[in-house]
Amino acid sequence: MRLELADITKTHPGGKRAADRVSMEIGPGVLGLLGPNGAGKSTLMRVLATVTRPTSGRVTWNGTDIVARPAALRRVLGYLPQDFGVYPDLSAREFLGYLAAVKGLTGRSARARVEELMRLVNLQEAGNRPLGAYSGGMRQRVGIAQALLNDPWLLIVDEPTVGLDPEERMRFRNLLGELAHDRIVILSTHIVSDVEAVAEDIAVLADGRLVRRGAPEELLRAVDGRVWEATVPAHALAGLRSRHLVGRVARSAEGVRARILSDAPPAPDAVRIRPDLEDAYLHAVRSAAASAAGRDGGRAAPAAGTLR
Ligand SMILES: Nc1ncnc2c1ncn2[C@@H]1O[C@H](COP(=O)(O)OP(=O)(O)OP(=O)(O)O)[C@@H](O)[C@H]1O
Repeated sequence: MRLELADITKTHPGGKRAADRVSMEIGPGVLGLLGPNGAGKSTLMRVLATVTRPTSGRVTWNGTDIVARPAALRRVLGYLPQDFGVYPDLSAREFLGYLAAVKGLTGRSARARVEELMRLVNLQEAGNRPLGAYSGGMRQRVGIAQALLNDPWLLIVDEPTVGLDPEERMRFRNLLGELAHDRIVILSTHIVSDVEAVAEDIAVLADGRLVRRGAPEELLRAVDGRVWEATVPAHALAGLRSRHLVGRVARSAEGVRARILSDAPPAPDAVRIRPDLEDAYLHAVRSAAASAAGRDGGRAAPAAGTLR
């Protein structure tokens, strides 16, 4: 199982280059595709799901060019798009039965597969209720079930945890982790904790470009020794942000405790701390923006930061 992207560029009508020469090789397991809103995640997912064609570049599935021959991938593909919609009056069983028929599964084997998936996503009990009455998390589970109807080798899920409560989110991530044992799962999100829990492989996209790729430990290494913590009075936070790249902040009785990315101590009482993946992600995105601004002659000025 191997999915390869070579120099994928997608320019939307109107000129927006949402994917900019993206190249990567993807094997079994969970690939977490992380990027801020508008980074081009959905565009890239749609190219991989053969919903849209790249402007240039090649995508191959086990050596077959899927831009020229999309059917080779579609047979083994499961896709949960970001804007997944359901028919509110159908029950989950009816809806999945209908989609099974669309995918060519009928009769007893279709019914058996639908029941198997209802069990997998834990919807057996609610399966006869209309989808319009489902919570966001339940609807996403139906979305995953429909993506698994054909037992795909490649499962693509685009921002699946948006709108889920913390418990639903955790359950959903665990399910994706289990599914990745013997297939490729590509999970796109802008929420670091979504990928932290399940992805052994992370790709960071920013402004259409692949700016980092590697195991979580590799991403963490890039910020090793460069993350600090300091507590400042609440009114000093804006000043700190103007001088440094500030990550997560937390209120405390003494003021605001802030994580700061900087090569040198950002404040006299700052303490060096162990980086986490959110620090590494912030660093990847901001340093990409800074070098893009450099290429741009400073026109697209980056947010403040002391990192190069
Ligand atoms: N069909 C389209 N026509 C024109 N521009 C588009 C189209 N689809 C996406 N874009 C633009 O391409 C860029 C990347 O969008 P995309 O949806 O791929 O990003 P994303 O990382 O998935 O972000 P989000 O999480 O907000 O969906 C954005 O600037 C977006 O406005």
